[in-house]
Amino acid sequence: MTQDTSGQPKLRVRNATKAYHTRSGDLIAIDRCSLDIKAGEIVSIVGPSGCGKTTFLWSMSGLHGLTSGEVLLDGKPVTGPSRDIGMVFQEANLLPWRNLDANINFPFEIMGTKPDRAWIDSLLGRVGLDEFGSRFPRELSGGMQQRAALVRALSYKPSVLLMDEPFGALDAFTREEMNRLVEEIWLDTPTTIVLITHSIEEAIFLSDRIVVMSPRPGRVASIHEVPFPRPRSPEIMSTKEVFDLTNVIKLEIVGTQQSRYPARVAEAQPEAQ
Ligand SMILES: Nc1ncnc2c1ncn2[C@@H]1O[C@H](COP(=O)(O)OP(=O)(O)OP(=O)(O)O)[C@@H](O)[C@H]1O
Repeated sequence: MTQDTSGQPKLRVRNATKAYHTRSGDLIAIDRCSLDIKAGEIVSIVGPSGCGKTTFLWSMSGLHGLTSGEVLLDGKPVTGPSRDIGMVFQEANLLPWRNLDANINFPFEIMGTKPDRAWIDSLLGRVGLDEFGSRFPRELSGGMQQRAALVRALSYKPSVLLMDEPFGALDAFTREEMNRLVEEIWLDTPTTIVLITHSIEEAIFLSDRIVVMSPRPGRVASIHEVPFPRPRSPEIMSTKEVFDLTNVIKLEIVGTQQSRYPARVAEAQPEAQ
């Protein structure tokens, strides 16, 4: 998790286009999306449902190939899964038959490497799970499972962490607690983070920049700098500046959805008759 001082972007996405082959033809999920992300930056991706956020994020992970375009990590093409990239999903995806410690060890068993126990213990302590290593997923709350997933993703010290709506399934209080935790960990060890969220408030709380995507085929419609100092306190989050930025982004997303509405009505008419 070292800071890059070369000046080149940590992660660079150039003209990423992804078409899925479906029974009714090719579906272009994202179209020529480009984005440079600096080392140690937190960038959120927001946009209307189905606009291609997950496709965009997964492209960065190397977990699925692009139809055209490229993704570079430290200047080198990302062509498959890399230990330099960690992922957290909406579901914690812990293996139910393994306790917490065994779940965290799992990636190391797959990679055939030895975990850095001191680092993992420090992470577990950080997220308040140091006493829970022998517990099974069913014995942990949703928030605890998601904290465990965060520890598992950070356990092998990736320099980039990709998070796909990681706290979307949690209640509002737990979600805020998770946001504070991510910021706290990031302030200590500035990993580069790209995060998908449906919550603009969450995006503002966590990010240096917020990328707004247009409806499918997803494109980068705009990028907003988030200028608020860190750590971001609840007081900052209730200022007029945050309120205004939230509204600008919300209106942008609603605006792009409204521009699609007449087309949807036109499509729906024959069925309604
Ligand atoms: N494996 C796939 N095969 C075919 N189509 C897919 C596949 N994955 C996604 N899509 C389609 O691609 C489009 C973009 O999907 P994606 O999940 O990337 O959007 P999203 O913005 O993350 O959606 P949401 O906000 O609802 O989670 C959608 O129309 C979706 O139905």
